[in-house]
Amino acid sequence: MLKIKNLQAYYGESIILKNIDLNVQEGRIVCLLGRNGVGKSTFLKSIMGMVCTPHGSICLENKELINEPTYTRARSGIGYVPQGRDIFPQMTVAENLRLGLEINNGIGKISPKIYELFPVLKEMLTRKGGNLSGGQQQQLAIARALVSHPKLLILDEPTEGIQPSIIQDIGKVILLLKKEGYTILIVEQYLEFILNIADDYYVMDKGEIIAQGLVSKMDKEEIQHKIAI
Ligand SMILES: Nc1ncnc2c1ncn2[C@@H]1O[C@H](COP(=O)(O)OP(=O)(O)OP(=O)(O)O)[C@@H](O)[C@H]1O
Repeated sequence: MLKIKNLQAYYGESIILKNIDLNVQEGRIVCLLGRNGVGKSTFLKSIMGMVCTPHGSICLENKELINEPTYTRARSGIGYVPQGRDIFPQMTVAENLRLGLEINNGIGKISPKIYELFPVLKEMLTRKGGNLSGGQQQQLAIARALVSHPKLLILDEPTEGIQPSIIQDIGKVILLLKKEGYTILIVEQYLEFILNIADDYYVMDKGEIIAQGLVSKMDKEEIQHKIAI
């Protein structure tokens, strides 16, 4: 579904990503692992067209997106949940959710399915986004990305700053989404979290992919060593 080839990304003169190749097949959960600062977030921002990418190819269902602006990429079916979640603290949960419809010019309704997946949000529709816990904000950010029915969901460190008990809830939601047939690309540093969730993994170091494979065949100690701080 998503095919990335020879992708380079720059901040000014500094090269951050060097010839990245990465594939996400339909219906699979793919995880990109790596230490702090190796370029994982830059990679997701590159997919969304938020970073300078002079070389490479980003194809979603055989449609080349590399020269397209961010809104075209979102409209092509990529739902992006950034690191830190970007919830609007002064807006209510309902208002934050409706922002997800903006890529359809605000037209449409929030599907009841969203509240089936995230019952906690239904109880909190009138609450300000800033008053939610970290885990609830993460659920809201995922829900907001889902309201426009993306083909591919990309998540940047969904476990960051979240209590261990709530991390399990986020994991359950991701597995439910997988059952629903969603295709998901996750950036993570927390290996244990992705072991029960992801099908395929890639490891990034200094802007390059240094390992990849099936999670079921992963040498956990070796990979943990590669991503340890
Ligand atoms: N806006 C920016 N301008 C210049 N350099 C940046 C910018 N954002 C990130 N960088 C640099 O790019 C490199 C990759 O950062 P990036 O945030 O992609 O890493 P990461 O693997 O996602 O790390 P983390 O887990 O800490 O977010 C780092 O050296 C970082 O300092």
